[in-house]
Amino acid sequence: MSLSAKFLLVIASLTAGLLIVTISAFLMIRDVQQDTEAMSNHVLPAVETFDALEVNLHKNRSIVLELLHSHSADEVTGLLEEYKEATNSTSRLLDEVRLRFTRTESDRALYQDIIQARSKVVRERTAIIALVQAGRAANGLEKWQALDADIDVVEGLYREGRRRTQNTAHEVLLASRETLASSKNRAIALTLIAISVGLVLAVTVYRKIAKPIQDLSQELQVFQQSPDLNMRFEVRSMSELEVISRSLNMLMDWVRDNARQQEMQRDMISRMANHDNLTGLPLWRLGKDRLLMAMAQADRARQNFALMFLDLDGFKAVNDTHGHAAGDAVLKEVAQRLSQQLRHVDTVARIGGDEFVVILGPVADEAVARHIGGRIIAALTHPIHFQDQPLLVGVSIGMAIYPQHGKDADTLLKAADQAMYAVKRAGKNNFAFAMDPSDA
Ligand SMILES: Nc1nc2c(ncn2[C@@H]2O[C@H](COP(=O)(O)OP(=O)(O)OP(=O)(O)O)[C@@H](O)[C@H]2O)c(=O)[nH]1
Repeated sequence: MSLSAKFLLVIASLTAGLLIVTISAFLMIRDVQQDTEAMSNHVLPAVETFDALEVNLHKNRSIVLELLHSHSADEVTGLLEEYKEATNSTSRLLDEVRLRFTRTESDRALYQDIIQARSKVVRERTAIIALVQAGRAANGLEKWQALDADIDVVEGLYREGRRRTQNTAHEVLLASRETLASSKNRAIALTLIAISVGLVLAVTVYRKIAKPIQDLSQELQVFQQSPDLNMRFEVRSMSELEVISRSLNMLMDWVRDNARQQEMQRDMISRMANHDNLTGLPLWRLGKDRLLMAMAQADRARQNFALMFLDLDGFKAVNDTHGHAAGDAVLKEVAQRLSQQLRHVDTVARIGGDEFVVILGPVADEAVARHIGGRIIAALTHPIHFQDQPLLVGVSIGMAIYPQHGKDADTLLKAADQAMYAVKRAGKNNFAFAMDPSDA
């Protein structure tokens, strides 16, 4: 799975977890809110209604009692006003009770009992008031006992209604408490699930996302500290990191191949600068280095070595008769035959045209030089074939022994060159040693 897809999955899971916890908390709050609303809208007002009914009942009871003992018409009128008000208020309150209270069958039965008992009280009060208004308060007083007892009945019924309402309030409270408790448990369970999912996600994010990035960064740090183009970055199975690691490895390969190519090109340039294009032999620039090295080595080991100066005989005629290409073929073949006659510690260099220099390695005294000179001459006596034409060249060789014939490179080379010219003058295709400096 790709890195971005994993990120997306983690964020989506966290969002979903948060959403679940939020919705659950919201539902819990809504349940409690509904219970609270039911409490404040219905139950508590119903309790107040029963309280108010009881107050009105006692008020009317007092008014009737005062009417029975009233002395003036004004007093009667005032009391009747109050009575009317309280009675109207009671009717309104009973309507409220009908709306709020009559939820169950037994509540409705209680309500009917209240209405009947209250109607009886109203009738009795009305009868007493009529007697008072007729100036027969004494007769009214006789009916007071019965009214008082019926008022007690109504009062009892109001109290029962109030008690039931309070019970309902209690039930609502208990239900709210239960709702809260179960919501709390649900919230705790959801929170625990969310924490567990969060932990699993955190570990997954660390193992699948953070750790591979951290490891790759450590590999890069190691590379920074000791750059090694052969180092490989682990290819991780996560598309983005896989692309990065593969690209880094490709980059390393490319840089390494490029460096190798440059090195090869440098080698080639250096080889071209120090070697002859035609024969592949070292040029005199390199030959002279080898000569200086041979001199230093001979000085250290107190040994001799021999230097030969070679010039082909009859080479110009090959060029003139068979063409330049034939001359080139001869030079190449001569270079090969010379190399074949020498050991790997020896050096043969082309110093120009048909001239070559041979440096024989250590412990090459006159006898060794004589032997190798003879072999070289013999090797060139065989014809060289070019386009089915047998071509013949010879070689004149001047030899100088270090340090006997020269203690520096130029003197030694000059001594060998002069010996070679002596051979040419003497009839060519032979070798000769340089003269000792004392004889020159
Ligand atoms: N084909 C060819 N010829 C070359 C090259 N370099 C020099 N030459 C020719 O080699 C010839 C060398 O001349 P000489 O050394 O006088 O010829 P020679 O016939 O060997 O004469 P002696 O040395 O007196 O024996 C010249 O004709 C040059 O033009 C080369 O790279 N290729």
